Amino acid sequence: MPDYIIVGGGSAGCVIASRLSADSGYSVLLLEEGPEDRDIAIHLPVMVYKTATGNLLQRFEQEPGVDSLKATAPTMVQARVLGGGSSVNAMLYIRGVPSDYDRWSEQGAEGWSYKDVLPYFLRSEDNDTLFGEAHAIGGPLSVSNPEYVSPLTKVWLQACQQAEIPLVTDFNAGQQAGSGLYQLTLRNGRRASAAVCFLKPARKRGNLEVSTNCRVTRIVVENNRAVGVEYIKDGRRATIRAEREVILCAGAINSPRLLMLSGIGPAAHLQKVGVPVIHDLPGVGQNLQDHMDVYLVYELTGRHGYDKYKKLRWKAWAGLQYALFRKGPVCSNVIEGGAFCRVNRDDPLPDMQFAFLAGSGVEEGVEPIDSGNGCTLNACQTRPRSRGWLGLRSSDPFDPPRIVPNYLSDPYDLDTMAKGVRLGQHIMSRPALSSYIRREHLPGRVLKTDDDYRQYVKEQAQGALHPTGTCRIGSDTMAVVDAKLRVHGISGLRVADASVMPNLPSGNTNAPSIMIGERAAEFIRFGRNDR
Ligand SMILES: Cc1cc2nc3c(=O)[nH]c(=O)nc-3n(C[C@H](O)[C@H](O)[C@H](O)COP(=O)(O)OP(=O)(O)OC[C@H]3O[C@@H](n4cnc5c(N)ncnc54)[C@H](O)[C@@H]3O)c2cc1C
Repeated sequence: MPDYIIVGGGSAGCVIASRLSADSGYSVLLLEEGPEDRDIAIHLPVMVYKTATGNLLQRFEQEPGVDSLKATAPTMVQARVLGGGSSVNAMLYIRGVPSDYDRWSEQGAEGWSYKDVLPYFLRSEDNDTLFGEAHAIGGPLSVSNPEYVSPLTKVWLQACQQAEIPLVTDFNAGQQAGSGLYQLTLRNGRRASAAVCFLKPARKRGNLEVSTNCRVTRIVVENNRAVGVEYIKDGRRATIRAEREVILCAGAINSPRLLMLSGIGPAAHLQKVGVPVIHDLPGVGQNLQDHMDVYLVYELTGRHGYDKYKKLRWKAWAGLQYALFRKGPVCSNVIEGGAFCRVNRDDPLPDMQFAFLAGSGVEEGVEPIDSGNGCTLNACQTRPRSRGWLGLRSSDPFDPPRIVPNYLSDPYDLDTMAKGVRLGQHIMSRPALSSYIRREHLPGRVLKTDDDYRQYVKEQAQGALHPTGTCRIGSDTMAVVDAKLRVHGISGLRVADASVMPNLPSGNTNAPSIMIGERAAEFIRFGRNDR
């Protein structure tokens, strides 16, 4: 019987498995629903266009918001592979701003202020360029400047400066405002996922077992204590018990789903769908938050970006550079440059994140330019106010969950996104880009009034795949875990992944999820006598 069972080998789960198994006196079992991370597309950065759209993902239909104008049902996409989101994502390394974490702490996540979490970002980090109060070297997680930058990204950064968005070198030192190259989780032309950086070196240890293609269907609870899990592997259903703890790291959709399938959640909802209630915990599945992206797509005047590599001869040339020297466009994550700006005067912090892609059709739901060569600008509100929820349809673990994100339900979010589109168009129309851009493909029609812009956002915006908050930390009645990530009312059970974040951080969510993994491992190791 293992001491610890970790459910989900994603960004946080891999960190916890690695840190706990470093202590040879304890055995760790990691159960991951997806396959091993053997697909070559995971490891070659430029193939993010495949990992972010292909079969390493699970897709859940979402219920549209009241006002949505989208023709197709919106979809929530989550990774299903060892490494989780860190194996499929665009590799942007962003932590948010100090006040994100100070706000967590003010709202009841005691011990999660910026000063408390910074040491755990540093513990993971091996930065190839930056060092100082906000950066470290020597940790397991490779964080690097882009190893290949498209000439078009450099021009885009000039356009930002022409739009009076100054160039900065570090989005993670507390002040985000400005434009610049993103730092990325990659090194030597390879993706630096949590599976590669944390789990792989630990797998040599005799006290760590990793089981992939293994889907957990329920947590086994006896006398209000989690004692093990039920799972399905190779078509066979089995139960395994844990000596000490079960740690849920299945992500912001699947962790609350598993709690509810196990009878831990809002009692009335569980009764309605036929799950026997073990512990009434009304906050499970509530407080769902996600960023939204709205896309501006442009047709280029020539082969200035990555779309040309869709042609065989260019692909072969890029492949050769990579094979011989581990250099060239294969080392690019495509989203090399970005910016953080303020679009609302009343917000003292940047409230809009831009990500520039020197290509088109890279992300799921965004069509490439028909004629061949395009580029894309994503605009994303950093701190949306809209909140949604998720629940079960039935007690069957194979029934997809109900996901109601309520995107843009707060008018402030819609207005902010609309302002982001305006600012994005302003950047894209700066002189630096004029000889590179033939025409605007999206929006592709004249938008004049604020209503026109809002309408465009309603038609085009989609979830940025950063779901969080559905098992949030706190001590109030709607909190799901305490400040040490222990599920309220159930012993031997923690949740440690993006679901515990009380509020979305101002940016992408992989680095914060890894930080949560670091903290969880520490709580577990130092709390061993608390049982
Ligand atoms: C396409 C895409 C692009 C993104 N781009 C970026 C980016 O560039 N930068 C960034 O910072 N963030 C990005 N993100 C978000 C970021 O990667 C995630 O927020 C982060 O990985 C979440 O970590 P997690 O540990 O909470 O969950 P995950 O990493 O999603 O891990 C959950 C794991 O649990 C497994 N699992 C689920 N259910 C079960 C079950 N029942 N039994 C067993 N295992 C189970 C899953 O297969 C998965 O491996 C992106 C996400 C996606 C999907």
